[in-house]
Amino acid sequence: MRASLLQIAVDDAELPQDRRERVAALVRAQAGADLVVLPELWPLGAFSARLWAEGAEQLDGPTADAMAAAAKDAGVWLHAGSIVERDPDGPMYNTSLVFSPSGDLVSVYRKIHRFGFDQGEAATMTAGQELAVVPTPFGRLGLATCYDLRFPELFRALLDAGAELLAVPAGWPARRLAHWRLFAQARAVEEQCVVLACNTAGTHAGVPQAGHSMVVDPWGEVLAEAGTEETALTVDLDPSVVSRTREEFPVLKDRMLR
Ligand SMILES: O=C(O)CCC(=O)C(=O)O
Repeated sequence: MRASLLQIAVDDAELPQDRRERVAALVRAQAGADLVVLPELWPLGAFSARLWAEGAEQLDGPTADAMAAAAKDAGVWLHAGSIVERDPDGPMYNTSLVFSPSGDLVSVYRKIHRFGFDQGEAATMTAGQELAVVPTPFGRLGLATCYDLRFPELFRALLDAGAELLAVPAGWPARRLAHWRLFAQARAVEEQCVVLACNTAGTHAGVPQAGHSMVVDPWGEVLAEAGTEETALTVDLDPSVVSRTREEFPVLKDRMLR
């Protein structure tokens, strides 16, 4: 399979609607890939909390519409990163959207672990409660978002729900780049999954982003890694590496605690 991680630059100078059009064109340019992945909260910015209430969208809002059309035009599975979702009943969520190549919204994941320690996301958004694992032609894709990476119990639950690949859109700051690289590799090795970790580039709300999107195989080998600039990180991988690794090194069979 060919996976393309679009490490989008989110900078304050660009209006969200302009970024939406730009990103839709970038997704269309990935025709030929099987899966395209975008970062966390790229329309507004993962740290631009002051924009969230006004820019929040519903699941049929402008970002979802634009991404559905782009997925269909490109003929790709699209993990469209996340949006600030405004539920019609009031709460806001950090919500990831996955589209099939026909442009149908096939899965929604509301971020479970909110970042900010009583500020930002933790103060303004509601925590999701449900796991999401999406069946695709190249394997079952488990969904997690950014700060979720720090909570291994979520990834073990995704494994138990059948995940073989893990998509992790993020808005991870440059200051904690070492943690990002470590966790992406750790989650791949401990769950014996392929990790597709798509981070943000640029600087928004005064927070330089780490970039370094990466694809890691179940041995912990980094198959591809971006730098800090906006880029499309494309990798060809054989998804059977997951079943082969689990057979050759069957560590998950030795679990003692459930
Ligand atoms: O855990 C971290 O260091 C970064 C998390 C984060 O920025 C987020 O979840 O938006």
